[in-house]
Amino acid sequence: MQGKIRLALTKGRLEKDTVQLLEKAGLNMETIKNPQRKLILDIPGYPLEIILLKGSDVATYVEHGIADLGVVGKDILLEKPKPVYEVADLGFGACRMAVAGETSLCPDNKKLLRIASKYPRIAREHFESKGQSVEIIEQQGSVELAPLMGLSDVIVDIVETGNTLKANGLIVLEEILKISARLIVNKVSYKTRRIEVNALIDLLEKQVKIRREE
Ligand SMILES: Nc1ncnc2c1ncn2[C@@H]1O[C@H](COP(=O)(O)OP(=O)(O)OP(=O)(O)O)[C@@H](O)[C@H]1O
Ligand SMILES: O=P(O)(O)OC[C@H]1O[C@H](OP(=O)(O)OP(=O)(O)O)[C@H](O)[C@@H]1O
Repeated sequence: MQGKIRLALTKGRLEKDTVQLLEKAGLNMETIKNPQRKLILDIPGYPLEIILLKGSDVATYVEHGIADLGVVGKDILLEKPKPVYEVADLGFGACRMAVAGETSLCPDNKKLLRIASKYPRIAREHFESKGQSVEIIEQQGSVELAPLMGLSDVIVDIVETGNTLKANGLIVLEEILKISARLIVNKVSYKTRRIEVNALIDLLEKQVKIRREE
């Protein structure tokens, strides 16, 4: 007898929407609404265990089969690709990956463009696909500061409301891609636990569809 299905959730920005989606799908999410710092949570009445992780760790847990499924931002799947199945676009966590900089900048005139980013792979691939040489300066946060301080010419970062750019006098120069939360599945679980995995995928997909039509 195999145990419960394990679902890895991204803590932080995606958490509230994920919990709401699961709740609408009929799951009792009371334990997760009041986790008291617990990172492993049982869902009463459904053979499911939820673990809470940082986004990039969600993909790692699913890759290694520790979690059967996971909810993670598309940005993370593109920045650190893993051999997992991406089975659904959950719609929430919507934002865009963009090139941003100061209004006065003409990046096209630069031979070597200096880019500050928490997403070095996405940034490099985007510019190299256009034949632009780049120096990537990897950042851990407060990326908007880099062009203001002269560390870089532009940034590649997530833009959601645009408030952070605006507050720091930066503008979107180019949109790279749209981002949203994705449901991912371990490749082995997809085959060996097909019935339970598909049941959960179906539950969530139904709710995503209802949400889209609302
Ligand atoms: N304004 C935003 N900034 C960053 N991520 C956003 C934003 N809006 C939606 N997202 C999505 O939410 C996901 C989770 O972001 P969040 O910042 O909560 O966690 P994280 O990636 O672990 O970052 P951190 O290390 O800053 O805590 C991102 O991977 C992205 O897909
Ligand atoms: O368009 P907005 O709604 O303003 O959101 C975008 C901002 O949010 C994220 O930063 P985060 O809050 O994660 O801070 P950090 O990167 O400095 O850690 C992102 O890196 C942008 O700075």
